[in-house]
Amino acid sequence: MGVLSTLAQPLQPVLLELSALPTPLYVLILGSAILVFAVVANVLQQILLRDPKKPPVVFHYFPWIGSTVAYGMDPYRFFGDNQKKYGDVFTYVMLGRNMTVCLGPHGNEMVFNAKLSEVSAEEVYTNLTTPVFGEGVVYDCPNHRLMEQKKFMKFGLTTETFRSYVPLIVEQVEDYIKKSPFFKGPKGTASLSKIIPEITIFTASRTLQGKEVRDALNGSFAADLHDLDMGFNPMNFLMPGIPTPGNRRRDIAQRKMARFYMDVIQRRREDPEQSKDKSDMVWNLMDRKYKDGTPVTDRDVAHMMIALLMAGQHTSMATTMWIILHLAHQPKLLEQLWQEQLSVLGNPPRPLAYEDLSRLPLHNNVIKEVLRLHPPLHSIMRKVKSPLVVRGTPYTIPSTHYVLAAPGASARDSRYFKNPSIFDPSRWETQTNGAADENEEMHDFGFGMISKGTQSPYLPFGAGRHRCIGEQFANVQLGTILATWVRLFEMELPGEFPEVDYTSMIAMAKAPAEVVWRKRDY
Ligand code: HEM
Repeated sequence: MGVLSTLAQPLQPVLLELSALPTPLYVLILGSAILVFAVVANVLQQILLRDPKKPPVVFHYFPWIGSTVAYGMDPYRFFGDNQKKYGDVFTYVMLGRNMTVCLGPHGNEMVFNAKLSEVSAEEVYTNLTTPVFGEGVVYDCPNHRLMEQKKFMKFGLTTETFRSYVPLIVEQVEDYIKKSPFFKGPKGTASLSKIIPEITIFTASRTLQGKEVRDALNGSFAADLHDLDMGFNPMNFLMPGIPTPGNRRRDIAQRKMARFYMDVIQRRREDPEQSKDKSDMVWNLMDRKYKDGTPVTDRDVAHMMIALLMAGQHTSMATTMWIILHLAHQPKLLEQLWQEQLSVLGNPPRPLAYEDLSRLPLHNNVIKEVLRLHPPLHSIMRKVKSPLVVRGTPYTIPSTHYVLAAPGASARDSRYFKNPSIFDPSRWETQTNGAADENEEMHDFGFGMISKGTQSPYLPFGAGRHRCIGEQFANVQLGTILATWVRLFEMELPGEFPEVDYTSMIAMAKAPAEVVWRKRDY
């Protein structure tokens, strides 16, 4: 502050002269002068006052804005360009926040496996998630509660439930295609941006959430879900609490959806026979207690159900779209998948069962390869709570910073994957996840034993205490949709392969993401 006022002293006569000008001109000139001054001071600070103990800062002209635009347009290009200049660990400024990117397997390890006392996920995500999920769950409760909630959810996803889910998913997909106006006749063109969100929500709701929720999606529940979904946007992540009409609709929808789930629970409690199929998550979460004896309230269950719906919807939807686009782009691969089904499941193929999914290696490798090139979450962030020493460097990341892991960046790095930009599912016939698979360390953070994912370059489902509990469900959902789609269609792309849309927080295919389809005759 002292330096700034000393620098400003010689400018005082100029400011007096300017104040005599007409107001708009005065404001314009003064504004431009302040901007120039801020830019110059910011540039000088980066050049002259660089602290060698902190990670290098990505060069930027404008304070506060920093590298927001370059990062937002294409995070992977931004990471790659700056990795070349600054190495695996560097800081960029995003809307006034210092974000320290930690790339490579070591960076993944640093962020995902940092101690609770060192980093916090809830401080990054709660502004975005709590108004959508509701209070008391996920990032609106102490971390040990989240671990217990994850345990309840994960332990409800058993082999037995998956066995019952596969025919339900097949039924939802076939029924959708039969009734959809986008699939009239023997061939046509369809926009995946319109179709896949619906198929994903119908299959997830029917399996995880039960028949009542799936049926409600044919009515006003769908509009509420849409309003709630709109609250899940990067604006709320960066500038929480803005009272926009969208956020007001989000809050109303949240209350209505929570009420809906609570009513479902109440009806089931009063008349358990009403819903005999007990494989969904509502049944699994009802009437549970936390370790300390506190009951899991119906409101907690309702909010966890919303969280599950949201966590699974965007990630699975984006992945399904990329799977179908790659098949339309490589009709030969689609034919190989069809042949795999005929050879494993008979000609014509028998109805798909859960056990069949693991007997279709090419199908599984397609999913793995899509998650390598298109992991839905490109940036995983934590707020630093106590200074983090970066092993093997002179750097310490201060507690004013955020850290960011990007496992998708190491998954497209030629040091770990040969010809990384080529979509080649056959690489998984020989390739492991890139880490020393056999020696993976296991740990229980409170939701069952998981691999710590130590230093792997391939972590589409994350690692550590915040690791995904939906991985197995996602594989069942994706595998079943993929196998059903292969049975239904031959495809090709009408034009270029779509670009990635990074404007939402999920790496989506740019709309309309069209494919040309022809119904398979078998
Ligand atoms: C292709 C599908 C999916 C992908 C790629 C994916 C990816 C991820 C990743 C990377 C994380 C870690 C986030 C972090 O560390 O901050 C995560 C966490 C999580 N995911 Fe998934 N997910 C998928 C599907 C699902 C599904 C279907 C569900 C629910 C059934 C789900 C529920 C969760 C939950 C509850 C967490 C824990 C959040 C935490 O502990 O902070 N995910 N997921």
